[in-house]
Parts: sequence; structure tokens; C-alpha cells
Amino acid sequence: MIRIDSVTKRYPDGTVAVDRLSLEIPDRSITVLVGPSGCGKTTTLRMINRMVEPSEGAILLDGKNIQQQPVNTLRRSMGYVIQNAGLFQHRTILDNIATVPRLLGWGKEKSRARARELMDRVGLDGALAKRYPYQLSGGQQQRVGVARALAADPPVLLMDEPFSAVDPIVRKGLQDELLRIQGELGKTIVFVTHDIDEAVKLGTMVAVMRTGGRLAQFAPPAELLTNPADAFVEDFLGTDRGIRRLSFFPAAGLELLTTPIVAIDAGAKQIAARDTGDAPYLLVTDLDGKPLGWAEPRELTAGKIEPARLLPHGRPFVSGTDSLRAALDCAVLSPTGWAVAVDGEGRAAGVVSQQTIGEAIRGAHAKSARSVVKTEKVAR
Ligand SMILES: Nc1ncnc2c1ncn2[C@@H]1O[C@H](COP(=O)(O)OP(=O)(O)OP(=O)(O)O)[C@@H](O)[C@H]1O
Repeated sequence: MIRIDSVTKRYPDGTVAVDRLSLEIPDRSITVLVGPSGCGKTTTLRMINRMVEPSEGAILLDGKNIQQQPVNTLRRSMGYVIQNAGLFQHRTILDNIATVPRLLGWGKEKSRARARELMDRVGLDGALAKRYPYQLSGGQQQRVGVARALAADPPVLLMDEPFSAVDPIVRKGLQDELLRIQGELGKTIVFVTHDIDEAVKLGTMVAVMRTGGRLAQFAPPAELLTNPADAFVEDFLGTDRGIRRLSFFPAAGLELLTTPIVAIDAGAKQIAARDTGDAPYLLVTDLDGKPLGWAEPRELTAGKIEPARLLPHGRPFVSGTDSLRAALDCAVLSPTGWAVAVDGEGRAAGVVSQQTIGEAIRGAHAKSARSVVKTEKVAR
């Protein structure tokens, strides 16, 4: 665990970048430092690997003051990833990734073998190994940056706005990849961003900092969205925090209606016999059970489903793994107001109305409020 204990950083010109900051950064999870520009995030991160020395206070790694450890040993235990990757332009991708193992005295072949293994781990095609950084896209370069930081298998990764310079789609891919890598490797990651959505998505714990280098709130993302500590945090979280909080409630408990589902080859009798409950539309699937679109039952009195007349079913949600936010989004975007749920293979699992999703949301809120009360009682 990394413990930041009442740390202040005053730069020589008198700027107080960090002011009496205390944080306990848990092992094997992602802790995100987030806040407006200039609030001291980078300074805090750099104090952890001693690129910046604190003016007051101490930082402890596994209970030992990092000030009393040789800088080189400390940095070897911490990978460092920065915006735009900071790659060596005159070295190939493979040699960039192999940099730290080489510094540690590993042989050339062993270092390169390790680098190849890491290219695979971060989702880089091995064919890129011999290229130079300028021959890669921004997103690929960031992956190289992550691979390089992981090369010597350090227990800690420090990441300073690593995905800020890429477009939103590449960024989402990199975030998903980081979560996957973290799930596999269980590193202790300290991640700096100014993007609250990125913080909420990646963080096990999120530290919101305010200008002047002070801590505004330190909490898991769901708690942050539910109970912002003050108006500053509330403002910083933005206007749609209620919707964003739904990402933390699984859609798995939603009651799905299966009776409005019919296969494309259903006959008139089969269609007429359907009890669709209060669903005003039938969901038509192909012969494999995958959704094709919505049909109004009265359109089907002739007993024949015409694919060209189906309404689009919109993007479905995956009932086992998606959140209530995804389910609500599907319902809102659906032309019928009903969301389509699919299983992991994309086959229709059922349909659900906005009203049912709304009830599930109210239930989830009530349950989470009860658990907060319970936690507070235990805490007292
Ligand atoms: N070497 C330095 N000398 C003087 N002041 C500095 C120095 N480095 C940073 N600062 C100041 O310290 C404050 C915190 O800077 P820091 O880079 O840690 O913030 P940040 O939250 O990472 O900002 P950003 O999101 O814009 O990168 C700012 O006011 C900055 O101008």
C-alpha cells in the first residue's frame, strides 16, 4: 500500500502545489487522482516516484518511507506512463519496450522475448515490433508506453493522463484494455486524469482534488456519485451524475418479458396465440434467435412477417453483464420505448419497458440507501 501522509509541496517560487494531502492508496487496485488543471495531480504522482520531493510530510510504500530508499530501487518498482507515451524515437518498438529489462542487465534475447510477450498483452500486433514510434498511431504508441512500463513487472504503475491525447473511441479501447490488464496482473495503479468520466470508469477509489492541492473527497466512484462531499465535487461531477450512477447497478435483475418474441417463420396461428402482456409490439428474431426488429401485432394479422416492414430494434443490452444505465439507454433510444435484452451470443433474451426499468432503478436506489445507512451504523 502507498500511504501519503500529510504531504505538502511548495515550489521554490512559493507556489503551493499540494497542501497537506493524506491518502491511503490500496494495493492491487486503481486509484485515480482527478481535478481541475493545476490542482496538483502531477506533482502528487511525481512525489510517489521521487521525481519531485515533498516539502513536508512523508510517503510510505509498504510502511517504509520512500525518502529513505535509493531512488533507483524505488523507480524500478514503479512503471511510469505519460501522455504521448514519451517513447525513444530512435529505437524500435521492441527495443523501447525492452528498455528497463536491458537497464536491469537482462540479456538482449531475454529482454526482447519479454517485450514480445508484452506487445501481445497490451494488444499490439507483433508485426509492429521493428517499426519506430513515428510509424505508429497515437493509440498504438500509448499501448507501447504501457508495455514499456510493465516490462520489468513492477508492482506499482504511475500513469499521468496517459490517454488524453487520443480520440474518444481509441481512448475507450485503451481504458478497457487497462481494466483487462489490471484484472490479469493486479498492479497497484495510480492514475491521473482531469476527466471525471475516465475517473469513474477506471477508479476503484477516486481522489477529487481542488485548486490549491487540497483533497476534496476520496471515495469509490459509486459513493462519489451518490454523496458528493460538497458543492465543488457536485459541480465537478456534472449534471448527469444520477444517470452515470446507474452504471453501478446491474441489469441482471430486470424482469424480462419473453412472450412478445416471435421467430421470423412464425405462422398466423402462432402469432395470434401470443400473449404479449402489455407489450404493444412483437420482437421478431431470425431463426437463430437474434433480434431483427419490432412488429405491430395488427400488421401481422395476415399471418406473414415482412422483414422490410419491421421497425428497427435499436441497440440491445446484454442482460447478464450490462448495467441499468445501458438498459435505460436502449429503452430511451428504441422506437417502441422498449429495450431488447440479449444473451452473450446476441440472441434475444427478452424485452423490457421503460416503466419496468424505472421501477428497478427506484428499487436499486432504495437498496443502496439502506446499505449506506448500514455502513454508517457499522462505522459508528
Ligand atoms: N516546477 C514548478 N515550479 C513552480 N510551480 C510549479 C512547478 N510545477 C508545477 N507548478 C505549479 O503547481 C501547481 C500544480 O501543478 P500540477 O502540474 O501538479 O497540476 P495538475 O493538476 O497536474 O495540472 P494539469 O491537469 O494542468 O496537468 C500549478 O499551479 C503549477 O503551475
